[in-house]
This record gives sequence, C-alpha cells and structure tokens, in this order.
Amino acid sequence: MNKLSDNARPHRILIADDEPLYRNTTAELLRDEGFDCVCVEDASDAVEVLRGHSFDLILTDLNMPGNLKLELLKEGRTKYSHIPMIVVTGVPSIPSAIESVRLGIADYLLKPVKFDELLTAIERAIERPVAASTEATTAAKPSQSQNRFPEIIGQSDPMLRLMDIVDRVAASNTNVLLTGESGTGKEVIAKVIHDNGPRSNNAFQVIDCTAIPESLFESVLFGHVKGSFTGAASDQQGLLRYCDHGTAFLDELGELPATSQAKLLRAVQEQTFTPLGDSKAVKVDTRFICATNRDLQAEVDAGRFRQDLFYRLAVIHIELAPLRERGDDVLLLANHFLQRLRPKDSPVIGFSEETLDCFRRYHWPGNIRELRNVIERTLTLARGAEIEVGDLPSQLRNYDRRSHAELDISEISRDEALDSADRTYLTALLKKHGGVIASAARQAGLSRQGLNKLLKRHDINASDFR
Ligand SMILES: Nc1ncnc2c1ncn2[C@@H]1O[C@H](COP(=O)(O)OP(=O)(O)OP(=O)(O)O)[C@@H](O)[C@H]1O
Repeated sequence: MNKLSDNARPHRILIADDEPLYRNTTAELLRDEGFDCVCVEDASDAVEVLRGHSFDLILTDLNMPGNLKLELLKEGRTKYSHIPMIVVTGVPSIPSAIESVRLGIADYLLKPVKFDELLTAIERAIERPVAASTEATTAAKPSQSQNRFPEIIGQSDPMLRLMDIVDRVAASNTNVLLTGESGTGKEVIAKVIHDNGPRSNNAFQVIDCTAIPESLFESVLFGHVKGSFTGAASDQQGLLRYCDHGTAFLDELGELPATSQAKLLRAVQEQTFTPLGDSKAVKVDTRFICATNRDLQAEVDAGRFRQDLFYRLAVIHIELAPLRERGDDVLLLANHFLQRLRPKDSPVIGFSEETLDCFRRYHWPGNIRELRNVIERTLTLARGAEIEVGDLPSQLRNYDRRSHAELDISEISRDEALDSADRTYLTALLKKHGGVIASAARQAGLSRQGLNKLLKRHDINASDFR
C-alpha cells in the first residue's frame, strides 16, 4: 500500500471508538502497517481533533458516548467532506446504516472486522480521490459551446453518440444500466441523466451496493417498523423511500449477493416493498440507474446474476468507452483538470507538445480517474510553465505501445521481455481487483509488502485502478 499522502507524510487516520481494546489494538496494527493514528474515545473529542489537524481518513463507531452519534458523521461529511470515513460498528443499527449510506460514507463494516478486510477498506477509501472542494477557477475553461451537457467533457465520436443517447434517455423514466471500465464516468453520466430528466427536482440517491452489509440490505433499502427485531426502537424509513419520485443510483450492482438480488427484484418490478415487520406494502415511484464495471451479461450467463433482475434494470444499456478509445478527448480532459486543480500560485499554465503526445499514446487503464490523479500529482511537482514529459509518472514516461500490442520479443533482451510481462501482469491484476492491494496480493500469491515492492519497481500506482 502507498502509505504516503500527497505531501509525503504517512497517511493519518483518526480512530474514534469508545472500546479501548479495539481502539488501541487497531491503532497498533495500523501503525505497524505504516499509518499514523490518532485515537479518541468519543464523538466530541473527534470533532475537536478534526478542527485542529488534518487527516486522510476517519474510522469511527457510531455508538459512542457524547450524545453526538450521527453528529460526527454529519459534521464530518459537511465540514470535512474531503476526508473519507469508514463506519465500524459493533451494534448494527439500521438508522445509522441508512444515514451512513445517505451521507456517502466509504464503507460500513460490522465488528468483529477481520484486519485484512479493514485494511482493504482503508486502502480503497484513502486512495479513492475525493472531489476537491476548493478548486482554482482562474484560467478559462475549455470551450464546451457545442456541448449540451457541460459536466461531460468530450467531443469524440463515442462521446457525441453517448450524449445523444443521454439526451433521449434522460427525458424518459426508463431504467438504465451503465457499464464500462472503472473510472470511465458512469456516476457522472447517471447524474446527468437524472438532472436532465423529469425527476430532477427530487432526490438522486447514490446507493453503493458494496457499502451495505448483506444482512442489513433489506432494512437499509426498505426500512422497518418498531419492534420488528431486537433493537428496532422506532419506525425507520429505508433508502428507497428517499428516492420516491427520484432516482436510485445503484453503484457496483455486479457485487450484489444473490439474496439481495432477490429482494431488489420485487422493488424494481412492482415498485413496491414491504418494510421489515410490516404487513402493508409501500408503493414508490423510483427510477433505477445502475452501474457496474463487470460484464453483467456474462455474470448472468455464469449464473451469478439473476436474469430477471438484469432485464428489469438494463432496459437501456449504455456502455461507456474507455478513455483510450476517445481520441483527443484525453487532451480536453487534461486541460479541464489542469484548470480545475491548479493552485492559484502554480507556475503551470499548460502542457508541452511531447506531454500531449504521451497522453495520446498511453493506454489509461484507470481511465479518467487515472488522468485526474496524474494531473493532480504532476501539478505539485512541475516547476515550469508547461508540464514536461519528465514531470510525468514513469508509467507514462516509459510507456511503450508495443509492450501492449505486438511486442517483437526477438528484438529485446530477456530481462526486458520479463519486465514487460511482469508489468502487463501487474496491470491486469490491479484492474481485476479494482486496485485493492490485499486481494490482488492474495491472488498473486504474494505478501502485500511483496506486491507493493513490485509495483514500486515498475512505478505502477494501485490508486489509478480504483
Ligand atoms: N466525461 C467526463 N468529463 C469530466 N469528468 C469526468 C468525465 N467522466 C468522468 N469524469 C471524472 O472522472 C472521475 C471518475 O468518474 P466516475 O466516478 O463517474 O467513474 P465511474 O465509471 O463511476 O468509476 P467506478 O466504476 O470506479 O465507480 C470523476 O472525478 C469524474 O468527475
């Protein structure tokens, strides 16, 4: 794992938990992994510490003393929206799970959490870029005059075709399935469809299927009535109620376990659901837009995804092209991110021709998210007015198209051939595991440290695949 934050200090984690044993053990284990940890025992201390220090992640229980409970979550999300937050709780409470998902927490884990799983969640949350809240707007934006949707940067053929479809689909109420590699903009497109349709005045609710534990899926989505199970102290509305007359965006749909797929089917098919413990069904009017980077048809063929649910959700199926197939859009996007992310006092105003060529040639396995990361990182290092090839991360500098196409093995040394094979393998591995080191290392039969070392040697960034 890359344990260094952007300004080259160890990633700092705030652990807020009232159980001393859990708090201290977790901190100790995370310190062994190279993290810097600060521990507090209640929510008010957490809020206090947050005011005075910068953190890369908040790891919190929600059942702590201090009467704040969800306040930490709320204040954390509003004032410190750039810090990802993971909720780890020993008492799975449906209201807090619902509120957590609504407020966009990175993960919701139930104690006891296996340390490996916790590390995976931390890795995913820390490395996933959070939208910068204060973005420089000094320089002019690229021209988007022909663009009907200013949020979507792109003028390549695939993007013009996509905008045509979005235009038509937005006006309808049809369910939509968005597929495409990670980082191709599925969430961006889902939001544009919602914002440009008849439901735009109502909620667009992101529901990350990987953030809801399987055992809580029904309660989180459909709600429950008082007394329906131990701990259900009052009636609680589920997430689907929040998107009545609006849009439910089910992200990472391909990860939904079979039991949850069955429960979702009725809600999608009949637009009704029954809260846990209730006898009356609730009628809703919800549009479903779903996204996955899996090949969902292949998942159906393999019996891992329900065919009936697939047909209900994929009424319109939109496949997003990877960035490498969008021609010069990569240059428009690079310029867009440069303008948005450059600090006011940065000397950088553009890119050299060689850099633009390099952007055109590179295969961008992490797509637009990777491009954004590259620009963000490069901006902090570049010293001249133009970003030069030498300022770029080495995976771009050294990228050779041939190594991904028709590499002529006989022309290179054995070491170079092995190196190239290693790089191809690591890229494919990270792509498959969405950049999560722990699971990638498991598949490769390597320790996390071993995999990290290899990635470092090849200058490959796991975060570009998340
Ligand atoms: N066409 C676009 N124009 C401008 N920015 C874009 C575009 N597409 C994507 N982005 C930006 O790229 C990043 C990744 O986009 P997004 O999260 O929508 O991808 P995704 O396909 O949903 O990824 P994942 O599958 O990993 O969830 C975001 O910062 C988003 O704002």
